[in-house]
Amino acid sequence: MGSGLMARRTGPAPEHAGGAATTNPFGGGPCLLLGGTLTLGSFGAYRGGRALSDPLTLRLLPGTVLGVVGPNGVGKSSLLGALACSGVQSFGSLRYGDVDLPGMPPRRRASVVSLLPQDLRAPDELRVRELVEIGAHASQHPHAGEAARSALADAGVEDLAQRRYGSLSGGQRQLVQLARVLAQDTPVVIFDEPTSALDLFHQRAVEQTMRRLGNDGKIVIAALHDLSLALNACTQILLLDGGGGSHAGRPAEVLQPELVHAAYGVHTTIHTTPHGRSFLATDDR
Ligand SMILES: Nc1ncnc2c1ncn2[C@@H]1O[C@H](COP(=O)(O)OP(=O)(O)OP(=O)(O)O)[C@@H](O)[C@H]1O
Repeated sequence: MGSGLMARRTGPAPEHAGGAATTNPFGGGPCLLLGGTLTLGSFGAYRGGRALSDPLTLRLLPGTVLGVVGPNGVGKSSLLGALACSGVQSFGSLRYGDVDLPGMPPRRRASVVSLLPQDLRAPDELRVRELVEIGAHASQHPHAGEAARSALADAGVEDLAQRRYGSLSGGQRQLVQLARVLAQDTPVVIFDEPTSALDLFHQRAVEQTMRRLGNDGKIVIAALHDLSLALNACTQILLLDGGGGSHAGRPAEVLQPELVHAAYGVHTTIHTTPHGRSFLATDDR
């Protein structure tokens, strides 16, 4: 499976000081599946009239699993919201293939991009099955009922199908909302901290789901606080460093101790298990 990203920090964003232009090309492997490329041209999110980062220029190929990491409040959710065109103001251009994503009619855009937000609110009285079907209907899936059934199984929550949303635990809500996004079945899938409420078993399941979606040729973008998950699940990382700057590239390159310390102020070491899994441990220095 090919995956890749090209990242370029361009000049400073409007109303954002600093940020020398740098170019970080990362060659993607051959793309074996057909699908559009998501292209960010000097793109970024605004909050309160302020650009949250220097402009980002990225080319995400089908199969890319991009982890967006960085300290609290740096602008990960805002960037994801801007990428999903879900009401967060943005600057620059955002194209899927040849199509301007923000300019698409929302109903058509819902067939291209889906979002699992941090805020998991939904009407309490809604049955889980109905909520997941909303995802399938959003992308005008021709077999919404079947898509919902299959997404519930993929998220491992078939047994919750008849429950009222308001009766679910926090982790169950996150898995059900994940199922809603899976039922939407879009080529671009955006997850905002998808494991924040999940136990170890389900964290691993979500990691596997992210990798599977990438292997299916989708573009997956996930804001993550768990840097070990980012190391194992992602093909590429975008680190927002808190000073308006960013670093993009392969996980082990971007999550190296110097860059992590500069962004988070924490010393870390990357370890590898005998089974080849990486984990990032904090050091008491
Ligand atoms: N609705 C909003 N209106 C105005 N400012 C906002 C809004 N939401 C977030 N912000 C501000 O935008 C900045 C970025 O917030 P954002 O939620 O994107 O960060 P984040 O990196 O996702 O944070 P966290 O890791 O804590 O979830 C913060 O300074 C935050 O206070």
